[in-house]
Amino acid sequence: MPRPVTVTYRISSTPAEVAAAAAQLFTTAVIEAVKARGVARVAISGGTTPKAMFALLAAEPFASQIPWDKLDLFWVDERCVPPDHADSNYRMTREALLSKVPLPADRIHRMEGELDPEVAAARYESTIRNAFRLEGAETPTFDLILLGMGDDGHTASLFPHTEGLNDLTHIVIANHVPQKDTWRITLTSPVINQGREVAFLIEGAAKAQVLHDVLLGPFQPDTYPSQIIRPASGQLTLLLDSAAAANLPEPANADQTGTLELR
Ligand SMILES: O=C(O)[C@H](O)[C@@H](O)[C@H](O)[C@H](O)COP(=O)(O)O
Repeated sequence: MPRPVTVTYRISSTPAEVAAAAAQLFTTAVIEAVKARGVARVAISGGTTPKAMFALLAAEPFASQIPWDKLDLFWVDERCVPPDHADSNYRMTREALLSKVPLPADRIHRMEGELDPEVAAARYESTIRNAFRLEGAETPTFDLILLGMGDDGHTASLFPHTEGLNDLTHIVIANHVPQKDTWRITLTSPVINQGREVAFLIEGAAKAQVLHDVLLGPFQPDTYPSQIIRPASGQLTLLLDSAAAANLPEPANADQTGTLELR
């Protein structure tokens, strides 16, 4: 049975407001991690939704608040393409954020999508082990993991009915995605669930039904991989626009924040 989790969902009227809420969540998590442990380790997703958040982080008021020299930035997943390819999550992040902020190059931990997928996954696992100084079968605890969700219910590069969903022993894997006829590099679900703070950014009417099914439908993670995300912290945050939240219970309180207890 899945781990019980309290889902807190915050509904903003527009994608721009979701991006602002996400930028604030990112900034707060980094500042708090650095204050507590002297370093912040964050894993970000790609796709299109995070772009607006990245643009806000590269500008005021966020850019000057973030201790960039104490942030280690990782990716949740990457397409198996070179870093300058149009589909590269790294390229999108470099254009929207990395080229505009003083994040030291040795703190930018890129997944090497240009390599053989298994080689890239093994190298990234080693990168994480070194960065977190892991021993044996330890799982890394990222301070913040930012996720998106596809309209098929996938998250990271954990797609429906793919082998990667069942890998509970590795930190990073190469996952073959037949429905896209491609390979992806991705963190595994145990690593994501170990995150101190885990948040989804989900926008758009195309996600409304699948988000409802993920949260309120029967537990069938092979069909809806986002259901696998049940953080060990017992907390999960969703930052949504009203279009994506259309099929969720209307929050009772004025700040448009609702909670769901998933058992
Ligand atoms: O590599 C990727 O595409 C992402 O990491 C992926 O998991 C993404 O978060 C979802 O597909 C949502 O993508 P959008 O934000 O484009 O809807």
